[in-house]
Amino acid sequence: MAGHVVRPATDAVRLLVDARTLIEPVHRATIDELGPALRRVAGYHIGWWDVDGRPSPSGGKALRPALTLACARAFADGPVPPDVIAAATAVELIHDFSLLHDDVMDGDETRRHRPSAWVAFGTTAAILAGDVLVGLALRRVPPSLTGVLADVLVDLCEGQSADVAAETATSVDVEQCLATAARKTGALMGAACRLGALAAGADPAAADHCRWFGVHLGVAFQLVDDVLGIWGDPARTGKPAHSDIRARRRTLPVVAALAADSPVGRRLGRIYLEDRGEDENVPRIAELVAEAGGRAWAEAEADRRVRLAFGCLDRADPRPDAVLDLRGLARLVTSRDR
Ligand SMILES: CC(C)=CCC/C(C)=C/CC/C(C)=C/COP(=O)(O)OP(=O)(O)O
Repeated sequence: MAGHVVRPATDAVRLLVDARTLIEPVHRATIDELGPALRRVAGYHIGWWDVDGRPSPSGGKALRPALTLACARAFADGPVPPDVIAAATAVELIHDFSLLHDDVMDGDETRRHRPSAWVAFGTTAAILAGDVLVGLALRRVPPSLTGVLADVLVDLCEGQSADVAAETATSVDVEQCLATAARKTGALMGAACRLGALAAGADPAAADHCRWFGVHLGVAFQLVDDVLGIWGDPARTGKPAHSDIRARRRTLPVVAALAADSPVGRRLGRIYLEDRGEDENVPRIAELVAEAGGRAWAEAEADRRVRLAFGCLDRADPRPDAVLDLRGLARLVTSRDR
């Protein structure tokens, strides 16, 4: 992307590792507040142990806590204040909740390279574990910031509800899907950034610019996620190949391809919307989505969203070294393969 200084991705990868290391003691202590049954499910889902409770490290990328920490550094240098670590942990707990419930709703059987929690422990346990993580997040976040979590929970549920409705709608347009992505995925990244800024003492206007940085980044993230869901390597993504197409989900590249007023777009429409569940069509559908321009559009739109995110970040007037970190994290979002 021309005109922006961006640190190499390896620096951003280090930020993710550092974020995970920094929040881990608070994250673990928070999960330890649970009784044995929910603790077992939550720790399995997060990636600390296997179904039998034996240590088995795996887990997520810790992108959202990394955003909280970097946005905090944008306004305060020096040792990381405990409130910032608490906020970053709360954000990850909300993320963990959303994935637990999402897998139940979508019937997705694999998460983070392992059977999803509902497959391993049943739907009741997975739903309860998700619910209790919300409670723990509210318990962990500094009291002055609970309103930010309340707002993001509303957005997540509204976004998820719109996403579910789109699956059976007779027509869905690209703008509608982008708006859904902004709530379903963007809102939590926005909250991660806003919480970091506020916990570090930023004024509300600057924190709001950080929030919009995160929302745009979240939309870019969802676009890339949808691209990886079709063309990604299952060994890297931890999801079965073409699972979104197999389930005929209206992901962003698919919706853009279906909207293409071209013979390929119309042909795709006939197969996608009419031949439901024909597995032998799946690789051909992936090709048609690309031929109709769905992949190229999603990649270009992700880049555009990252540029919008950079504009919001500049308006927040952050400390320069944190800007490099946040730009590096943003770049990682569009260049990632998992
Ligand atoms: C209310 C409700 C159920 C909302 C669902 C919202 C939802 C699941 C949105 C999808 C967001 C997304 C692409 C997450 C993957 O994050 P990631 O790749 O960073 O995950 P990781 O932590 O495994 O790396």
